Amino acid sequence: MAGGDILLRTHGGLPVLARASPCSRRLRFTASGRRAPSSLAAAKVDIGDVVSQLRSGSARGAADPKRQRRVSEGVLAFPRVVTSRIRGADEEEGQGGAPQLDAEKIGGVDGSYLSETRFDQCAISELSLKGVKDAGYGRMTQVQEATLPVILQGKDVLAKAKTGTGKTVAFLLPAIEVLSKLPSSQRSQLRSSINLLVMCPTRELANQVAVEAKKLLKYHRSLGVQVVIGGTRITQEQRNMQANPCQILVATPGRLKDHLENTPGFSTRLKGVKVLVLDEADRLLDMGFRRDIEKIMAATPKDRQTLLFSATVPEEVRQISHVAMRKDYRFINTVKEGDEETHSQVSQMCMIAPLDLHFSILYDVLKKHVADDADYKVIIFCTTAMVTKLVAEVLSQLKLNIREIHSRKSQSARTKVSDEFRRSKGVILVSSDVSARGVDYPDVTLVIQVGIPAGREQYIHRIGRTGRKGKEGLGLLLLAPWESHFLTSVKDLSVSEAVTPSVDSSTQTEVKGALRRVEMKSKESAYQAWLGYYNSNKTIGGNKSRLVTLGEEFSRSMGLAAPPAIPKLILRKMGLGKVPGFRST
Ligand SMILES: Nc1ncnc2c1ncn2[C@@H]1O[C@H](COP(=O)(O)OP(=O)(O)OP(=O)(O)O)[C@@H](O)[C@H]1O
Repeated sequence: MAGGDILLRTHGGLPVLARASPCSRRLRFTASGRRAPSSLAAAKVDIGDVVSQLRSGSARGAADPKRQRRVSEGVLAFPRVVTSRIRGADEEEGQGGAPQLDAEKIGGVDGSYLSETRFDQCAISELSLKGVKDAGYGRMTQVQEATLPVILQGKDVLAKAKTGTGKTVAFLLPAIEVLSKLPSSQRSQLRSSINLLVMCPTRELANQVAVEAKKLLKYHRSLGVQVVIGGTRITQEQRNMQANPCQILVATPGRLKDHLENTPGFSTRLKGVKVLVLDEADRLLDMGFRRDIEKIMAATPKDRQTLLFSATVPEEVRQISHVAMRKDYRFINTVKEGDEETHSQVSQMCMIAPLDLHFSILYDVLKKHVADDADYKVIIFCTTAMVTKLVAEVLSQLKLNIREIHSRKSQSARTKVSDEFRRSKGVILVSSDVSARGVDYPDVTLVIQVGIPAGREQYIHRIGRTGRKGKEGLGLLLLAPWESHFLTSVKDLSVSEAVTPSVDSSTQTEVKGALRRVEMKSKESAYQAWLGYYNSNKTIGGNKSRLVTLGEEFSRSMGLAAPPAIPKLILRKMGLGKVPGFRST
C-alpha cells in the first residue's frame, strides 16, 4: 500500500478508518496525524494487520493538530508514538523531553475550553469567589466568561457551548449573585419563596446540578438548595421543603408539576422566582416535556430572568425560545463559526455491520479497549431501557465489569450506580439515554452508541460524555446497514468509518454461549422495546412489513430462532395490530 494512503491504526483498542466513508466528508487520523482529503482511495485493512497497539493517550494526542501545535510550542508533552509504520513525515520526533505540565492546570489537554479571565477579575461577591476557589476553579471557561456579564446585567440568555465546558457554573454563579443581592426587605418578605428554579431533564443531572450549587454556596450561609426529582417519595420531599424551605430548587419537570398540583403552598412559593434556568433547554422544550414546562413557566412571574443553556440549539428551539424568554434576550454561542459542535480531541468513528454481528463486535471492541487502556471507563448507549438491560446482561455473562442504568431501575439503584461510576475506573456503564445529557463523569475513555440515536442532538450529547474539560476521548457508533442513513444527519461532524473487525470464531462462540445464558424474559422485553423504538423512527417505522423483517433480524441477533410473541394490546398500541408477520399472545 502506498504510505500516504494508509489510514489504519488502532486507537484506544479500535481499528481506525481504512477507507473513505460515504458518510463523512472529512477523514481523520492519517498516518501523519493530519486530516486526509476525502478523495483518498479506499484501503481496507483487517484488524489483524495492525502493526502495534498504541497506548490510547499517545495515539489520540498524535491525531490532534491543536495538541501538536502546543507540543511544538513546548507547552505540553505526550509520549512518543511507538510505531514506525504509522509515523508520518511530520509526526513528532524527540518530543518526549518537552516539559510535562499538569494538564488540569492548563485546562485539560489543550486548555481551549478555558478563557484568559480569572474569576477574581469579575464582579462577583467575595462569598461566591471563596466558593469558586474552594471548588478549584481559577480561570473561567469560555462560556462562563461570555455569559456572566450579560446575566449579571439582568438579560435573558440563550447560551450554546460544547459539552463539558462548564455551563452549569455559567448559569449557577450569576444566578446565585442575583439572589445574594436581593434587598434584605424583599428577602424576608419572600423568605419561604423559591427564587432560583433550575429545571433538568433527568434525575441524575438534577442531583449533579445541586452538588455544584452547594459548592458555590459554601460561604453563602443564608442560601440553600433542594432537589425534587421523580422516583423518590413525594411526601418526604414535601416534609423536607416544609421543614427547611430553600430559595434554590433544582427539579425534573414531572415531579415539579406534581408539587405544583399537590403540594399546598407550593405555587405561592414559585411566585418568588427571580431566575428560571432550563438546563438542556432544547430537550426541555421538545414535545416530551413541553407541556409540563409551559405549565411550570406559567406558575412563575412574567418578569423573571430566564436562562436557557445547551450544547445543541437547533433552529426550532431558537424559533420557540420566545415562549420562555423576553423579546430582547441574548443568544450567546461559544461554538465558533465553522467549528463543529463536537470536540476535535474526541475521535469519532462509526462501524456498519449486520445486526447479528453486533454483540460479537461489541465484545471484541471492549476486550481490545480494556487491554489497551488500564484506566478504561466506557459508556455504552442503547436505544431503550429494556435493550440496555439485555446488553448489560450479555456483557456481564462475558465477564466484563458491567454496570447498568436506565429508567426501569429504582432511583436508589440509579443513584448508587451513577455515584460509583463517577468515582471508578476499569468499568463499563451500559446506559439508556438517562445518561445522555449533562452528566459529568470524569475521564470516560470511550463512548459506544449501539443502534440509531434518537437524533443528531442526542448523538452529540452522548458523545459529549467523553472529552470533557479539554480531555481526549473516543466515540464509536455501531449501526446496521439499514441504519446508515443516520450518518447524513451528522455528516458535518468528523465521523470516520472504522473497519469492521473480522471477529474470530472463539469470540463468536463465547458470545453465543453468553446469549444462551441470558433469560428468555429479558430477550422478550428487549424485542418488544426494540420494535417500539424502531416503529417510531420516521424512516424505519414507515415501512411496517420491513419492520417485521428487521425485528426477525434483531431476534436472531439475540440467538432466537423465531421472534417472541407480543401481547395483542401492545401490538395494537404500537399501531402494529393489523400488520401481518408479528406473533401475538
Ligand atoms: N472554570 C472552571 N475551571 C475548571 N473546571 C471547571 C470550571 N467550570 C466548571 N468546571 C468543571 O467542568 C466540568 C464540566 O462542567 P459541566 O458539567 O457544567 O459542563 P457542561 O458544559 O454543562 O456539559 P454538558 O453539555 O455535558 O451538560 C465539571 O466537572 C465542572 O466541575
